[in-house]
Amino acid sequence: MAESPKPSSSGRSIGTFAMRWHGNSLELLDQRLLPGEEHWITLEGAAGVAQSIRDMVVRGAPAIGISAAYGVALAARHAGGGDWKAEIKQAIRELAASRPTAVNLFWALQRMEQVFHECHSLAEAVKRLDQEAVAIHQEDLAANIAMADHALEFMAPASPISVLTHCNTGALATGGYGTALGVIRRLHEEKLLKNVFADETRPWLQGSRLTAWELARDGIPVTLNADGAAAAIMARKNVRWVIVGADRITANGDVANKIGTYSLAVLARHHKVGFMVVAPSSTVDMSLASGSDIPIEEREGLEVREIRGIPLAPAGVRVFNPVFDVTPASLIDAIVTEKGVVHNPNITGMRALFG
Ligand SMILES: CSC[C@@H](O)[C@@H](O)C(=O)COP(=O)(O)O
Repeated sequence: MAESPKPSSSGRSIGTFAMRWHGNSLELLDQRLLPGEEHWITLEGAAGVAQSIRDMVVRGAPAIGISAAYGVALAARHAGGGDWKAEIKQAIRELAASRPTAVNLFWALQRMEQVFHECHSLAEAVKRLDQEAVAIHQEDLAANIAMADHALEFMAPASPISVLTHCNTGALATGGYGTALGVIRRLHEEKLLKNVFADETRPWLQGSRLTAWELARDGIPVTLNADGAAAAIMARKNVRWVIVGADRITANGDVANKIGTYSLAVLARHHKVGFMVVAPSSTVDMSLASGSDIPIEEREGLEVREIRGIPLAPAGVRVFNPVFDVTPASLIDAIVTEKGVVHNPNITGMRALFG
């Protein structure tokens, strides 16, 4: 399922599991409809890409960054021919306003903006922004593979182990293969995986709707659990590692990830279970000193009160719906990136790898 990118003869088309780039359009697998329906949405402009990120047609930090890069490329490709520079700048602004927490979005837009500033004509911008977006996509896939290598070397399991994961960090959330789920995929490939416990991940249910689906399709042994079962699983099921992704990692090693990650880290420490964060270096934000500086997205209460129009709570009840939390570095055993592993993360270890 986690296909490799396939550049076309023009070198422009690239297709992975949840994203297909055709040079003048971007197709996204609509993750809101999974697992029930596999429906692709075709986008020809940056506004549509920004809306798709905001509405979570596409989600997951690396996939958000890659889509945004394609959004900028689309803005150039379909620029009206008037003030093309203003149109591209506006597209970048619009994409940057789509979601606040995953730094991969801003990292990708910065890369695209730098290339844009070097372009002297629209024709040059169309070509170079396309190439840059494809490079961002391909580099992410390569980073995922490298992270799986590093993680396995670090964990060095002698026999098959059980792990627990949260949210969705797989081919759907990345340029392909996955971050935390890439490590799990590799454990399975090496016959070192006994079972994955997948938190359902309330309220958006990335775990049940996406992770369980992705793993089951690939024949990877998965057991779905309610988020509240994680402590009991750690107490009774001999889980060796909690393996999660990240949306932003700060200079001291604090990690923002899907809401509920922090509770898992506390539980893991209590049960002496290893806690591993797997993310590409595009998720590292050395400009922020600590996790308290990370903007945490809050989404509408409807996501908690209802599911697909079915009420789960009294209509209008007040809801607090932060969709990410911050796990302090002190609860994390390892941060794995394509550049290597930061063991027991702190500012010194982070600086050694990320400057
Ligand atoms: C490789 S994805 C890493 C994170 O982005 C993931 O764990 C997560 O929190 C996704 O949140 P989402 O709200 O689904 O975009």
